[in-house]
Amino acid sequence: MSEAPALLVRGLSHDWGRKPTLRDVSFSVPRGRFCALLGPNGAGKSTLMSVLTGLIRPAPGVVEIASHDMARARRAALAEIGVVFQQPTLDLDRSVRANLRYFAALHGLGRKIADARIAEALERLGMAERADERLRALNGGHRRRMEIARALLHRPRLLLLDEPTVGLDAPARSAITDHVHQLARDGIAVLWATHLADELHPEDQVVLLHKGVVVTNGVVRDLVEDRSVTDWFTDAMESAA
Ligand SMILES: Nc1ncnc2c1ncn2[C@@H]1O[C@H](COP(=O)(O)OP(=O)(O)OP(=O)(O)O)[C@@H](O)[C@H]1O
Repeated sequence: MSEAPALLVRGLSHDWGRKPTLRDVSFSVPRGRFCALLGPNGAGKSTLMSVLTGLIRPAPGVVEIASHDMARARRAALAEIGVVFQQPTLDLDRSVRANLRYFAALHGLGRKIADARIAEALERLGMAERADERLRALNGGHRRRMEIARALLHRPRLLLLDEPTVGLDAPARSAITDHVHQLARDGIAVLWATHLADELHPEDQVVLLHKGVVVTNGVVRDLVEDRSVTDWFTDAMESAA
C-alpha cells in the first residue's frame, strides 16, 4: 500500500464575511517533496495557511496531515506540523538556546532530548557557535534560520512556511531557500507560500493560486518548458486574469 501524503487538502473553501477567499482547493504533498504555494498578493495563501494550521475551520473542506483529519483528530494532526509564520515570533532578548529550549518544552520534550536536538539543529544551520547569543544580535537571515530550527524540534512530517524570505537580502534569501530544499530532500514534506517565482527549483511541485482558486498543480520543470520560472508565472497570471 502506498504511504498517505503528508498533506492532503480536498474541496476546501473559505469566505471572509461575504468575500469568497478560497474556492474548492484540492491538492496533496507527499513526504520528501518541496511544494511551492505560489500566488500574487491577495491570492489567499495566508488564509490557506491559517486553515492548514487549524486557526480557521474550512467550510466545507477536508485537511489531513499524515492521515490525521484536522477536524476529527486535531491534536494528532497539529503534532505533525512545524510552522514558520510570516511574522517572526521569537523573543529577541533571550539567547538562541533559551528560545529553542522554551519551544522544545512547549512540545513536551525533556531537557536531554531537547538539548541534543537543539545542538543538532544549530550544527546543521551553521549556527552552533551562536547558541548563547541574544536574538537581537543576529541578522534577519539567522533569525529566520532559527525559526526553521524551532519548527523542526518536535520532528514534524510537514513544514509549513508563509513567505519566509520577506525582508531578507538576496544572499540570505537564497541560503534559506536552499536550506529548506535540502530538508525536503532529507525526507520532510514542505509547503512554502511565496509570491516570488525565482524561489522555485525545477524539481519542485508548484500549486498556483489565483483569486482563491488552484489554477495549476504540477512539477516546475514540466510547466515552464523553455521559459524562466518568472516568465512562466507572468504568462500563467495573464491567462488566469
Ligand atoms: N482576517 C481577515 N479578514 C477579512 N479579510 C481577510 C482577512 N485575511 C485576509 N483577508 C482577505 O482575503 C484575501 C486573501 O488574503 P491572503 O492574505 O490570504 O492572501 P495572500 O495570498 O497571502 O496575500 P499576501 O501575500 O498579500 O499576504 C484578501 O482579499 C484579504 O483582504
